[in-house]
Amino acid sequence: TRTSRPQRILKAVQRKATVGDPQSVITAIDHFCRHREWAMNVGDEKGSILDSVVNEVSPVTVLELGTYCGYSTVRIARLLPPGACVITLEFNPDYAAIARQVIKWSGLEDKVQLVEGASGDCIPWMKEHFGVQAFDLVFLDHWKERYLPDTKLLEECGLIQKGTVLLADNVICPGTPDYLEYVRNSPRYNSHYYRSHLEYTKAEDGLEKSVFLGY
Ligand SMILES: Cn1ncc2cc([C@H](O)c3cccc(CNC(=O)c4cc(-c5ccc(F)cc5)cc(O)c4O)c3)ccc21
Ligand SMILES: [Mg+2]
Repeated sequence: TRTSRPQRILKAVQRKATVGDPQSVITAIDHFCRHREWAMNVGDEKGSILDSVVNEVSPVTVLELGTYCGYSTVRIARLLPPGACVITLEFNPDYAAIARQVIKWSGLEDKVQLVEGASGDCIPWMKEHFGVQAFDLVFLDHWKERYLPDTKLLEECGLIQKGTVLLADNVICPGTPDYLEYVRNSPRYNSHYYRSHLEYTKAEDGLEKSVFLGY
């Protein structure tokens, strides 16, 4: 097919959503992915759980691993107060290009810093380059085999401090067994599983919320 799936998602946003209205961007993507073409956005059901965790944490600094088309970036950024921001890492330049346009259409570009690069390369530079002390909330939604190594990297870089909340997508489907085992068995995390469904389907999936308890 001539266009990519992310390009078709952007087109659906440009056709159906109102510039500056983040909710209409979210609704347009969910409608397209439910009725036209499935895509790996966190979706509306798990997205509501993401919303509730963002509201509960009231984060000032958020890290998102895996931007894709920017759907969850918009969900998070729309709930942030002035002065708060989400740094989102995307290594795929085509995804990043689409996400920038989706985020711009939603009118939230002032609350988002999209960094083109791989998590393993960018995380060690977070303090120095972005003046980040520690993240209040980390949303993990990139390659599932990177959840655990990147969590350990964030710990080593001092970017996770007492009270930092990790929220991981897809802990059942596709699944992140080594990550789950780590956060559920570590004495330094308090974990809770939010049972839900794989975006736009009836398959089971869920989010794992893990609060860092400090050293
Ligand atoms: C290192 N680094 N640093 C930044 C960074 C960014 C990326 C990309 O954003 C990217 C590209 C491809 C895949 C992903 C992970 N996402 C998934 O694989 C996924 C799958 C499914 C699913 C479920 C059932 C199926 F049948 C098929 C797919 C449902 C979901 O919600 C997903 O998130 C993320 C990658 C590595 C990166
Ligand atoms: Mg996901």
